[in-house]
Amino acid sequence: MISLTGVSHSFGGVHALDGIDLEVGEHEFVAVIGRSGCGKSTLLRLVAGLLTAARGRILVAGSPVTRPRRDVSVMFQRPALLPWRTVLANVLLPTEIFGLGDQRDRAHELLELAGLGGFEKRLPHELSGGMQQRVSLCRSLIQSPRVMLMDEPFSALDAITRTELSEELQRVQLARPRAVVFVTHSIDEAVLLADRIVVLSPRPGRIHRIVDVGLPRPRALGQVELDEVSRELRGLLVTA
Ligand SMILES: Nc1ncnc2c1ncn2[C@@H]1O[C@H](COP(=O)(O)OP(=O)(O)OP(=O)(O)O)[C@@H](O)[C@H]1O
Repeated sequence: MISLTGVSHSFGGVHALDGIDLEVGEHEFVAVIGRSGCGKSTLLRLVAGLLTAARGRILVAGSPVTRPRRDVSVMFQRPALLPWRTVLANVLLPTEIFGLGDQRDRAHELLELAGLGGFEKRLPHELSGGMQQRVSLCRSLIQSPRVMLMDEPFSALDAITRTELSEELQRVQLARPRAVVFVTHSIDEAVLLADRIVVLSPRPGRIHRIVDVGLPRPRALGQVELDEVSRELRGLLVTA
């Protein structure tokens, strides 16, 4: 579903990414980890069409990425909700941008599933950070993306909410698998969620190793088998 071939990118003199080759399957959840500044967000922004690669080729569903597209959703560390719009109107935003017709029923359904039933008319500032990020997840899902790009989506949340949202994302992915690229600093979160984990080396980011998690789902944080993979990844980050 996503294909990167020889992708490199620089910002002025800063060489951020170098020679990235990566394929992500239609239903595959790929996490990307690596030290701060190794180019994880850059990689995501290139696939999202928010940046244009200096070198290499990026395809989504067989066509080159030139701009943000309807079948690709992006979620950032901050929920980036429009403060003057209600919860419902925020969720509906992509349907207006991409002209997807009336999706109110679907928006209500998604909010209900996310535990936000009854909050449709609230404004973002009336919600906790975790609730806002749930709204952001609903906003991603309403465009029925084939590809979900997530840049540290839970890192600004407290530990308990973060765990809840990771588990919620696992459920979403189990119910309807998509191609996901998920950038995180949390090794445990990566092991909980991902089919494969890409370990990037420090700048310029190159693929140091790709680890196949290969554990059955659903998975739970704290499971012994997950800890073993986490340990392996910690070792890889040191040698990257
Ligand atoms: N818009 C920009 N202009 C100039 N340099 C940039 C820009 N965006 C990123 N960089 C540089 O490119 C490199 C990679 O940045 P990027 O944000 O992709 O790293 P990251 O791995 O996501 O970091 P972190 O884990 O800290 O979020 C960094 O050295 C950064 O300073």
